[in-house]
Amino acid sequence: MTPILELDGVQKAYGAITVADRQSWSLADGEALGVLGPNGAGKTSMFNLVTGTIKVDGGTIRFDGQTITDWPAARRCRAGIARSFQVPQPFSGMTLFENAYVAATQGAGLSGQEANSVCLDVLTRTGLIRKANHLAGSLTLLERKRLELARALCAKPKVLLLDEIAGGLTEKECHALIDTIREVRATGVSIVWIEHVVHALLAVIDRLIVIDFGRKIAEGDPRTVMESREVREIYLGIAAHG
Ligand SMILES: Nc1ncnc2c1ncn2[C@@H]1O[C@H](COP(=O)(O)OP(=O)(O)OP(=O)(O)O)[C@@H](O)[C@H]1O
Repeated sequence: MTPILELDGVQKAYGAITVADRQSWSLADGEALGVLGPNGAGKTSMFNLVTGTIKVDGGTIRFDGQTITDWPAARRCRAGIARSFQVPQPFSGMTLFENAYVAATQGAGLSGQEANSVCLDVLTRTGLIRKANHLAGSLTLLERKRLELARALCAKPKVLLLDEIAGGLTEKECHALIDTIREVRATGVSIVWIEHVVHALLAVIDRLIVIDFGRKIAEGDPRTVMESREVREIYLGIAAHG
């Protein structure tokens, strides 16, 4: 089956710091892929390369049957790639509905009643509808994370990129968010999820890749990858012998 998203030999460096080192991986349509790696490994940079906010030095990115390597960020978003940010970035002086509306109109290119319906549906699905008319600046951390997810969903993505959306939440909040992400996934949206909260990741993903120094060092079944020597040595910092 043709992947919905594919990176082929993607290269990016900032001076001496390589954030993507001939990175190649793909995401099948409907799949949920997890991404692990130590701080500074290049995970967020990889999302920036996929969404087009930074340009590759080399390699190719394909999405939904087209080569998008040179496409500007707005075109990629309109085509169906949306992301959440590690640090939530809502328009704090606007209501939740207005935040969602900006995403639906600017991200997905919707207007009028269609944009309204998408916003109401997404705010309901993400558990935010009761606060639709509250200012985004008044939200708790969990609600801000939910709004990040809602804004990405209002762009009607085929591929949803989640950047550490579970970080900083209590166990109970984390479980509630996992349920929401599972529901999103069940609607057919393909997901790439960068996360340090491993149990949250393992509750959702089909496959796991591990990145270190911009290089993919492991890939496969999540539990097998977690137990692999490379991951124990490089990600968890546990020396492997023999
Ligand atoms: N615009 C930039 N200019 C120079 N260096 C950068 C730039 N963006 C990122 N870096 C560096 O690239 C490396 C990878 O950063 P990146 O944010 O992609 O890592 P990460 O794996 O997402 O880390 P974390 O888990 O801490 O979020 C870091 O050393 C970072 O300081």
